Amino acid sequence: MKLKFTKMHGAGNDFVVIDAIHQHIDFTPAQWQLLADRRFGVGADQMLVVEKPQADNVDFRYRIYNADGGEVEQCGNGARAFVKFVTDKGLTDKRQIRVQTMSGIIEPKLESDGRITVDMGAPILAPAEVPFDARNLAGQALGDDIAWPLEIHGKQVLMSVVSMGNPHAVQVVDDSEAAPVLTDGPAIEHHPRFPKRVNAGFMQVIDRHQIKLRVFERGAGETLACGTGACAAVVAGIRRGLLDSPVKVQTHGGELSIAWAGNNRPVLMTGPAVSVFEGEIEIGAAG
Ligand SMILES: N[C@@H](CCC[C@H](N)C(=O)O)C(=O)O
Repeated sequence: MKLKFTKMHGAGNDFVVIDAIHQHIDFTPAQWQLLADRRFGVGADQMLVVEKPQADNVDFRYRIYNADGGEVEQCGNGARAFVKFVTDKGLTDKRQIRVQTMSGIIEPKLESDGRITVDMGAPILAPAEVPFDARNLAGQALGDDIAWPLEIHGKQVLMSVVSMGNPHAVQVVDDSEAAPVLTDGPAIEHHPRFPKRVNAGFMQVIDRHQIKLRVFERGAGETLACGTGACAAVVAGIRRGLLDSPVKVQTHGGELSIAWAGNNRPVLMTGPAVSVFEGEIEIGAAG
């Protein structure tokens, strides 16, 4: 079939965005992998699918596939691209929409300066829900559930485990540029403590309102920015007493602003969304 798509990015985290309201989509993991492939396909960290809602109180359903072809619960940078896409395509005239995802409803809002703020919902901190296997670690936790020691390549690393609908393990590093993102990232992603794998964040604190962040994403490798990773890092930093809201998050692809009032309050993420080009690709029975 011929698939129409828009290539987009949010702070350099790039996407193939697909209107599945006017096109029938039913791809295998191998076909998603082909779309994401930077040599044989279009190239993207994630594919974002816009569908009709499946409930009365929401405007759209938003589905997310990682470059490895796996469907995942949440994508923050993608949520901003999603809003720009449905607005540019005339699929809605609302400036604030309610979007159903695999992990619940999020509420993105188009700001007057063109940036987009997304209410990402409250973070989930209980390890059992991340999911994170914390058995036998309880006695060693730093404070209640703020950070856990994990062995990575023979080193003990303190990880804060935060879910933004999808799982994140965040560590504090002295210098994010020198951090072992490409070597430790895959070991953290596949650590047996994370039965659904995990996104690995490496956060350098600049001051109480500013961090640098690199994320080795589950199913995609290191990306230029990770929206849910930025939310998780700020939540972890505030809970560890290192940061105060709001926090500017510098990534290799641009800057995000994250605000969190604590406890069960939602995390608000603000940042850009850019359309790069429109395209059409023939998708055969890959794999
Ligand atoms: N890039 C994303 C997160 C995409 C999903 C993630 N790789 C996962 O597997 O959970 C973001 O901006 O949040």
